[in-house]
Amino acid sequence: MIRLGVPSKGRLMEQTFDWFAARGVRLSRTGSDREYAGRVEGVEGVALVLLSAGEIPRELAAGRIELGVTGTDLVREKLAGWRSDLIEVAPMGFGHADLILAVPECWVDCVDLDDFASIARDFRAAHGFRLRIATKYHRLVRAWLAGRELADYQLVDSQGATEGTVANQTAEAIADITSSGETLRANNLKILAEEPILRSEATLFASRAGMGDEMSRFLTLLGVAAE
Ligand SMILES: Nc1ncnc2c1ncn2[C@@H]1O[C@H](COP(=O)(O)OP(=O)(O)OP(=O)(O)O)[C@@H](O)[C@H]1O
Ligand SMILES: O=P(O)(O)OC[C@H]1O[C@H](OP(=O)(O)OP(=O)(O)O)[C@H](O)[C@@H]1O
Repeated sequence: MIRLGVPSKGRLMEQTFDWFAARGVRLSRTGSDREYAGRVEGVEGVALVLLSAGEIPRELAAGRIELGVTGTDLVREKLAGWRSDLIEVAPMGFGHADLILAVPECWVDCVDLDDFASIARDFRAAHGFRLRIATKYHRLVRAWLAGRELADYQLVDSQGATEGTVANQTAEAIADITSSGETLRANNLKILAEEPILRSEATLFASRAGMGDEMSRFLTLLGVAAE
């Protein structure tokens, strides 16, 4: 049996269902709106497991599901050395979002990361503590800033409504996912003029431990190949 983990709600779930339907595999939720049970039609030996997108990386790595759909951002953030446990089977063409660093629009002299670095240095001298960046992407942001030799900052954890932390004065800057940019604009934030920390997209992942003939047949049916 191949257990297929799919986000349990929202656009990510709908678009995942559409992606599989276009390849002859019909996924659906069964029961009431609140019941997380699912059905698979068009192929034998595959079970649908509805999960939070954020939990799918861990479930794949733990071998509790063999296939899973989630954003590349969540896999890279949640699993250090993810390539040893997971195979990136196919980008799915939706769920595009960029992980970016943003600062208040009113910081007129802060355009790029060099400006940000000097503001961070001055901030520490002026306030006696490091400038705060709110994010839930701790691993990715730390690695990106370390690669640019920027150390005068601290991360503060924000698991949601991250763009609001600056107005609430719990952070000076944020690192979060953006797609249309509307949430940033609404909260008077601007993106630093740099390449994104990461470009993310909904992707079909397989656990290495789950690879075998059954998986190969299913991936062939879907028209994708693992490595
Ligand atoms: N505005 C957006 N546009 C496109 N993709 C987005 C957007 N916001 C988030 N995503 C992507 O959707 C995926 C799921 O995001 P999210 O973090 O909200 O899931 P989650 O934490 O599992 O949600 P929940 O805990 O509410 O079930 C991530 O890969 C993320 O990159
Ligand atoms: O650029 P935009 O199109 O405005 O999208 C960006 C927003 O979407 C996500 O939030 P989500 O709605 O998933 O809620 P969250 O705050 O719980 O992460 C993300 O965290 C941003 O806040």
